[in-house]
Amino acid sequence: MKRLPLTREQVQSVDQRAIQEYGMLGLVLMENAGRGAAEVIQRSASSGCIIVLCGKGNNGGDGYVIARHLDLMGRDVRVISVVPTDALSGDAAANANIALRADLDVHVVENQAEIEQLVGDADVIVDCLLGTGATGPLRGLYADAVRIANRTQATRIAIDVPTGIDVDTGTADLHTFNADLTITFVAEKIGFGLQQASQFLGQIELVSIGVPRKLLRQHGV
Ligand SMILES: NC(=O)C1=CN([C@@H]2O[C@H](COP(=O)(O)OP(=O)(O)OC[C@H]3O[C@@H](n4cnc5c(N)ncnc54)[C@H](OP(=O)(O)O)[C@@H]3O)[C@@H](O)[C@H]2O)[C@H](O)CC1
Ligand SMILES: [K+]
Repeated sequence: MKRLPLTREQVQSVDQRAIQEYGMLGLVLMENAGRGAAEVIQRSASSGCIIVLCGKGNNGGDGYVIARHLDLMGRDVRVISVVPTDALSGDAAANANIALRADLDVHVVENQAEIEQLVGDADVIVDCLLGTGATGPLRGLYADAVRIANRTQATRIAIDVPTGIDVDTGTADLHTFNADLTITFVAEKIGFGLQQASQFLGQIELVSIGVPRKLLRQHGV
């Protein structure tokens, strides 16, 4: 059965129902998301330096899980956060703290020159800046990070959604992460099917986050 693409609201509903109705924990969903994404990244880009760009929300939280699992696989991985880590909350803050306590290579950047310097030797850039919680034009360092990443020769991998794409309308920001591969969770998003978005997605890989099949079926997935 072809899995139906979901709207932002439907994806968030799956997330919330898995927690509220099935008793799953957000941290478990994030761990499944990050570990699954790290395994796809390892298969897709089996060598070189990996830079994970992290934002403020749970998309950024996925990035800290991804970095931890890639480090466990022996990869050379570095996290660049465009916000101070104490600005994170909930599951994202929990995973940022685990990464910091584990002495993973985490850099908080304050300007585009710092981003350019750190991104320079990346063979792979993973976009964990914004996911389904993005609203409006990219603000501040998010736009700079995307523009700088797009100028490199690195393989670009978007997590859940290429930053700059609106998951419902498919519209692309002036600065949209130009992905070679998009690793998306639970289901593809409605906006992926629209022309403006399709040029930024690259190949799409779907990663399960462990949500029960009964719940997915109720959403046509
Ligand atoms: N069930 C699932 O699919 C799971 C998904 N996961 C991941 O979680 C994200 C969604 O996380 P969320 O925290 O809701 O949203 P984001 O991470 O996309 O963004 C959050 C914050 O970013 C700021 N923001 C929003 N728009 C912009 C913008 N245009 N420019 C700059 N910053 C922006 C905003 O914070 P402010 O306080 O600054 O307004 C947002 O709060 C999903 O995509 C998956 O990756 C879970 O990991 C597992 C389950
Ligand atoms: K993203």
